Amino acid sequence: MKIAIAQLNPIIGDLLGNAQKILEAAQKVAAENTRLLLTPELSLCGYPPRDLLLNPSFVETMGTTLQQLARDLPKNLAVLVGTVEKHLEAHSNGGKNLYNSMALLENGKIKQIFHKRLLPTYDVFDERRYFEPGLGTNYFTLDGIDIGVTICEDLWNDEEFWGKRTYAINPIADLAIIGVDLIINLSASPYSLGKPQLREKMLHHSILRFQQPMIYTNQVGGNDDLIFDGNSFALNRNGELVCRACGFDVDLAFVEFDIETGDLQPSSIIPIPETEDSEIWQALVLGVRDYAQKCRFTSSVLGLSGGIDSALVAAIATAALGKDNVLGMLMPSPYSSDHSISDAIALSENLGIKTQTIPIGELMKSFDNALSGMFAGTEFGLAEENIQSRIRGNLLMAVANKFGYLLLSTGNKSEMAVGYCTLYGDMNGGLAVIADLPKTRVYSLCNWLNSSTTSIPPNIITKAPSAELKPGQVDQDSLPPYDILDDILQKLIHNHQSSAQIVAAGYDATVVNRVIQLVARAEFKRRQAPPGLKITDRAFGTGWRMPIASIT
Ligand SMILES: Nc1ncnc2c1ncn2[C@@H]1O[C@H](COP(=O)(O)OP(=O)(O)OC[C@H]2O[C@@H]([n+]3cccc(C(=O)O)c3)[C@H](O)[C@@H]2O)[C@@H](O)[C@H]1O
Ligand SMILES: Nc1ncnc2c1ncn2[C@@H]1O[C@H](COP(=O)(O)OP(=O)(O)OP(=O)(O)O)[C@@H](O)[C@H]1O
Ligand SMILES: NC(=O)CC[C@H](N)C(=O)O
Repeated sequence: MKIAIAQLNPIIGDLLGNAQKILEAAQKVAAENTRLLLTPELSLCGYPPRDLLLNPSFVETMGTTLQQLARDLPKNLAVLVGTVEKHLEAHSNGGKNLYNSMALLENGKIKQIFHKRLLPTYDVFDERRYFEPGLGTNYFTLDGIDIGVTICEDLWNDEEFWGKRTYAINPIADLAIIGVDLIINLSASPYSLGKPQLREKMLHHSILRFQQPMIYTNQVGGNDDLIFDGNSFALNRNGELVCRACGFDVDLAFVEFDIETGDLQPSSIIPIPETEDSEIWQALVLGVRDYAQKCRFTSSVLGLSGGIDSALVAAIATAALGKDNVLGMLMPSPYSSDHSISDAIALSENLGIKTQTIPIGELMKSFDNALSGMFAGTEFGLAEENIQSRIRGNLLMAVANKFGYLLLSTGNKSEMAVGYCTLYGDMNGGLAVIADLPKTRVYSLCNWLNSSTTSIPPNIITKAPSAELKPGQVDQDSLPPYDILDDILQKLIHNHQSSAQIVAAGYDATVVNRVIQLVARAEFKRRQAPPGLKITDRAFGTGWRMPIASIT
């Protein structure tokens, strides 16, 4: 039996457009004698639909779109479509009256509906807000083959693999008891570094344990802060990889289930990126491209300081949108170094992007004059420094407004963590491209990029990072060296370690406690920051829910 994986990139809420994508995939695979087509979790509305689900007419329209899709699909092709089904007993549990579902469509009809059983509520997931968990074991029989159906999180409770049990049930174990021939999983699993490899490892373990071949179908594409990497795959009964679709792009892959051997046949395997940096690069390029396209932008603008953060963002934007769709603004102040301009120009030449220069000295004087009465007798300080950043932020937003550009924000995760950024200044923007990259990762990504291209001028990588908001300023005047800062932040943010644990790892207690305090006190800034592309398992985004007013 030929089975196809449609690794689709839906637009959230675009029911007709997404149905069309499913239909086109179905028409293609039907022409190749495919019997079953798999699409990702919630493929009809896109994942995550969030509070669109609270709108009853949205859910109703999804139902009618599904019925129409069933009628439009080619005959003799069974198709699994991710959709939402309304609970028959209305409001049984605090108003969560929906099921996250998979509909089996065949010969013009909705033949069966399966409900997701395990509903994630951690990190960026909030499925109990909308859904009831399904209660039954999900499977269907197609041409005599029993096929178990699992939806994303349903696979993520192998207590032997994780060393702990998150939910009381394990849907794979239930399917193994029934003894199905094949298990399929329809997912919308967001990317974080190393997750493609983790999924394969996890399922390999489950297959060795439960002895069933599996096909894993993932969504692809950027949706706000989340990037879905695709990387759908299939493992045979021995847990061996027999198929892998591509990463970070739409794909249509085929696997053959051999009825004689009861196993999946080897098919094409697309390699995953060789280095962490190349994986992150692909994720960020996709994240920028899809954010822009799905928000109807073709062009972008950003401030080019001659520093490494804006250089990396410019390179990512160029790869995502094309060199003609990236405008770099140079806005030197009297404190700007000569190399800030020459490095920014060299970068723009390497990337082939346009630049515009607006010196900000006169604007700074106007601000100083306007404030001179109120500020008389005070020292030059942060307020004046930040005015430069805010003037630039204002100019960038004016250009974005005038020409319909998306302003890309350039702050990295280390800065966002400790608040080393100016609210309504360099934090301005619609999308924070590298907000989940610690500064040390910014360097490694630039070095990786330069290993195969001429993108970032070497001086941008080797000079000391500086905000250039006052004469001779460098980041390390106010912050610990980035390798130390990033390691402390990793322990604090990702590993949830206490001050005592981080100090025990060999760091100075004063530095550790200062970093902890800076992180807590910068929460108000992060709450007002643009959405940032998530590439780690703990990003300052929808999965980060910290109080602002707290005792630290
Ligand atoms: N809990 C809270 N809730 C709401 N608002 C709160 C607040 N705490 C302070 N505030 C307000 O926020 C203000 C402080 O924030 P803000 O105005 O942003 O300024 P602030 O954090 O004081 O200064 C910005 C820092 O970022 C550095 N910087 C700026 C620009 C670029 C870079 C770089 O290298 O990338 C670095 C700069 O050198 C300085 O150290 C306070 O004056 C107060 O008005
Ligand atoms: N002279 C400038 N011209 C244009 N944009 C600037 C200038 N200075 C700062 N910016 C903008 O403000 C952002 C923050 O810059 P800043 O130099 O203060 O810190 P940074 O974190 O070291 O960033 P970068 O490495 O890009 O310099 C920059 O990434 C850039 O977008
Ligand atoms: N949509 C989901 O259920 C996703 C949850 C799952 N653990 C994942 O990240 O892949």
